[in-house]
Amino acid sequence: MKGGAVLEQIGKITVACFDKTGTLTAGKPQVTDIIGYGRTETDVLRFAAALELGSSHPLATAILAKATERELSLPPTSDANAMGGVGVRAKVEGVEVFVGSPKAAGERAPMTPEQRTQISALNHEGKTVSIVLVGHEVAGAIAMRDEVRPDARAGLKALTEMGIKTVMLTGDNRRTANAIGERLGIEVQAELLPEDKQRIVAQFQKAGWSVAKIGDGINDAPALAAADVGIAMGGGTDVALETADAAVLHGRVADVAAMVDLSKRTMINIKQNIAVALGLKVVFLVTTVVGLTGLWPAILADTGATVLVTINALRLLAPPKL
Ligand SMILES: Nc1ncnc2c1ncn2[C@@H]1O[C@H](COP(=O)(O)OP(=O)(O)OP(=O)(O)O)[C@@H](O)[C@H]1O
Ligand SMILES: [Zn+2]
Repeated sequence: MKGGAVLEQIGKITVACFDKTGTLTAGKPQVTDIIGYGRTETDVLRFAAALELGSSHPLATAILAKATERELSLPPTSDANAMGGVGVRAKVEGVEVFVGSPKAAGERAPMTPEQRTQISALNHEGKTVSIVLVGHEVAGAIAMRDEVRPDARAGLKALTEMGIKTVMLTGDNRRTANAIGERLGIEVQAELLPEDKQRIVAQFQKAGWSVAKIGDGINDAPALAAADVGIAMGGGTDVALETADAAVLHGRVADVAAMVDLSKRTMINIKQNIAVALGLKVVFLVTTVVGLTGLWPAILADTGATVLVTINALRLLAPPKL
């Protein structure tokens, strides 16, 4: 946590908005299915991997890992262009190629009912699907599975039990997001662009909520910055670590609840300490003035107060009761 103001603010949050990829999930998706539409699987993977070369998106890493595993040689690309929350496009062998969300792909090229059915079946299994377009044709689909973090469900439950609302904000497909949200017991808002995530944070704030945003910064940096408390998590991009007020280092979702708990205990502790220190001062000021105690007992009592408040503060180092 960056400073005392953050420590104080974090205990006051009423809603926690979580990014999905890399935050509630491990952020290490694996390619599970490759489907070619009038093209070979290898071609679909080659084109996708060529586009993803410059991207640090977890889906890009998954696609590149698969291409490396199959020892594919990638065609050169030009005019590569990454579109946050949408996908990547570039020219390959003189043709415009796109890899990205089914929603964005559908806006660029029509998908057949069979293709749609096939994709939604994969989504229902909790898999994320990226579509590959070559020219104006749907060339294929790549499905990826990202495991939820082992402590995600428990970590979210701990927040709920503290009276904090939890919401997943994701750029991923609605069906995939819902499949994962159901498993985790969290409300879901899906198919969001980075600016949508920021807008939702602002809407909560306007409605009087105190908002924490937890994410990796890959597509939620604006929302991290807009929230009352931005928490970087999931390997954390440099952007995220810079913008965020706090960081969760070991990818433990439960650490968010632990931070809230620490903040609350710290604020109670500070109030107790102020009361003890001021109380003792008042007592000895009065008794010294009326001549009941001498100067030395007063000085000793003052030192004693310092010791007391320090001991009280040290209790915060004890592990939280979660
Ligand atoms: N580099 C990329 N390669 C392939 N598909 C991409 C890429 N970037 C975005 N997409 C597509 O756009 C969708 C939304 O992407 P975005 O990065 O916003 O969300 P995400 O990382 O999947 O999830 P979250 O928002 O929870 O982090 C992805 O599910 C994917 O289909
Ligand atoms: Zn993300």
